[in-house]
Amino acid sequence: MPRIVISEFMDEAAIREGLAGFDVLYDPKLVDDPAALEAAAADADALIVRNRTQVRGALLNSATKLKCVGRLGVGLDNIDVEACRARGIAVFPATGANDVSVAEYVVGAAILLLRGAYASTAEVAAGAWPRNALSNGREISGKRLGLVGYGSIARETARRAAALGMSVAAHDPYLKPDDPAWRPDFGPVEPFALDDLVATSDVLSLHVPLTDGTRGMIDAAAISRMKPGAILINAARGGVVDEAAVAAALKSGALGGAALDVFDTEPLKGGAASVFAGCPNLVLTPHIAGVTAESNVRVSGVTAASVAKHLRSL
Ligand SMILES: O=C(O)[C@H](O)COP(=O)(O)O
Repeated sequence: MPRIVISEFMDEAAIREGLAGFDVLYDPKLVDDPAALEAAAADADALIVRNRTQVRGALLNSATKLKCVGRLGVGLDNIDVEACRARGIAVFPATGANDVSVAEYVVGAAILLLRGAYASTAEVAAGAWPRNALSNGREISGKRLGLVGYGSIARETARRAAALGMSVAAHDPYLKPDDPAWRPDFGPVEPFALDDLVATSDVLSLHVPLTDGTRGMIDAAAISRMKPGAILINAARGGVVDEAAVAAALKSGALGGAALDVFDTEPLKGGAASVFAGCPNLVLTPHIAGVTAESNVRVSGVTAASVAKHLRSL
């Protein structure tokens, strides 16, 4: 009976129903115990991981029977895809299954950061009335959303932003100018060069994987070209954005707000965390934009189905 090792959290109904008939080891703590994970992987026909398990090096070497990797998400930067390809190990991302969660995170963050009024709880509860200070909040309607990368998550984000009255532009060098994705049913999404998108967006949201080409893409120079008071949202991958440059731009008032869900090092440690101390209008979240109760069910179901189908086909 093929053995499946699951090293991070997954919807348990998807395991029961989608992986019935397989020998499943489900231990979400394995990701934090490399020796136990390598030992478990030695017998594994399939591995199912989220983004913390590093499927490379020692782990891949110990997994001599491995036939496939199920990825409970879309980013593949924690998997040595080349090494898997060379060994004939199939890799299955859960493409599309968490699009809505990320899109809602981005639009929610944009509304919250443009308005700037939701951080007054402590003051109001204490009897203060900071109404004048908060009277310059901005509407999302009429603003320009710039999407860096225009894949399926960005398209769901564009649909929601357009429904709220935003105009939408995107930069995606991999998408041909005549691709129908530029003309969705809710109105056009304008293809822009990256520099133009950065310079003209009221809300700039990142939707690219972390690659050699995207690392450091939104650095201090790019941030300095953004519109005064613009909002930056990164729910893609840490490393695409220079975190210290974001913090400096928030403190100087050049940026009007930022939401960062992903970081170069997760969790933030020591110096990296202190960079953000005292930044106004900043939302930091623990790589959760794509993870909701609903998306966990979808992502787990899709992944279980891909892995089960592959193992049964052998
Ligand atoms: O790549 C993704 O889809 C996100 O990082 C979320 O994935 P995860 O929850 O599986 O890490």
